[in-house]
Amino acid sequence: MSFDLRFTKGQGTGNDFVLFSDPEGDTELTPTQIAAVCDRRFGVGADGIIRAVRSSNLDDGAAALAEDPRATWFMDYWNADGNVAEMCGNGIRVFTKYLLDQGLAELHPGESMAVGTRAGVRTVTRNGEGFRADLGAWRLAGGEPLVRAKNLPVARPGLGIDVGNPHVVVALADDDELDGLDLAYLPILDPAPEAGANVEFVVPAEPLVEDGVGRIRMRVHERGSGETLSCGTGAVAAALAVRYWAGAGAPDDWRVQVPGGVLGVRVFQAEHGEHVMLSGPAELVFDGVLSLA
Ligand SMILES: N[C@@H](CCC[C@H](N)C(=O)O)C(=O)O
Repeated sequence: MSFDLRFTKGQGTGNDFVLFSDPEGDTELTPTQIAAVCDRRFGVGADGIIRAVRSSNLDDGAAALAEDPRATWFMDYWNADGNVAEMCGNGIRVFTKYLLDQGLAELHPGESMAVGTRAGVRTVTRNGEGFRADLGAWRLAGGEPLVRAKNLPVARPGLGIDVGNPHVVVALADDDELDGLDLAYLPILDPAPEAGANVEFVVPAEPLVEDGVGRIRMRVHERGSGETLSCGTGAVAAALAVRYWAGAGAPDDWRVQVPGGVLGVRVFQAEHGEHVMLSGPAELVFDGVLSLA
């Protein structure tokens, strides 16, 4: 039996998503259907799928509501390969824009919106034309695996960082090395984290800090999606790694250039410790209807 799926295509710095609304939580797509929708030749094409579900209608949503009763909507995120992910930094801005566009939520200037995710509740506020999301606390995690990638002459040490989902950040020597990588091939991590990882390759700009803002370039191979034009949580992990390597006196504000645009990262003191904020654009591109088997 087939059914029609009404969707909206959205993107943030070129990280693109298929979004659909399922308030009651009765349209869970199978991994095969997700991979088919995300296929760039046979489907709509996207780096991931985001289902908007009322938190009260999902098990993970109940945890979100317990954490913050304002989190009435849950961002149910799936990678293009049909596997679930805990968090998506570009996705949460596009998700917010989608809820507003569909009339499912309101967000007045100066207010914030709480969104349920598998990594916990995250709050989003308007930021000029785009949005900024408080991605909460971060931590060093996943050790320092050796990373091999196609066209990288020798393995390099990476730094494991968890921002709700897993990342490994690798510093490269210069722009030529970054541009020469072939990220169509999966980078190999040794040891390999059990749950996999998104792998970010970074190069500092010259100078690294300008007007108090740290500046880096980044490319990413996303777990479950391959090379993408941007990864929001990846940009956060990359800025945190370079800030960590730079040591005392490193800035709290970072500008991360990715192939699809520029993202802002800010480390700040929140009520219960250090948090990290991600800012950037969010756009809805088109609506469509897909017949799914
Ligand atoms: N593109 C996202 C991250 C999406 C999930 C990631 N691929 C994972 O598996 O953790 C972002 O903008 O953060």
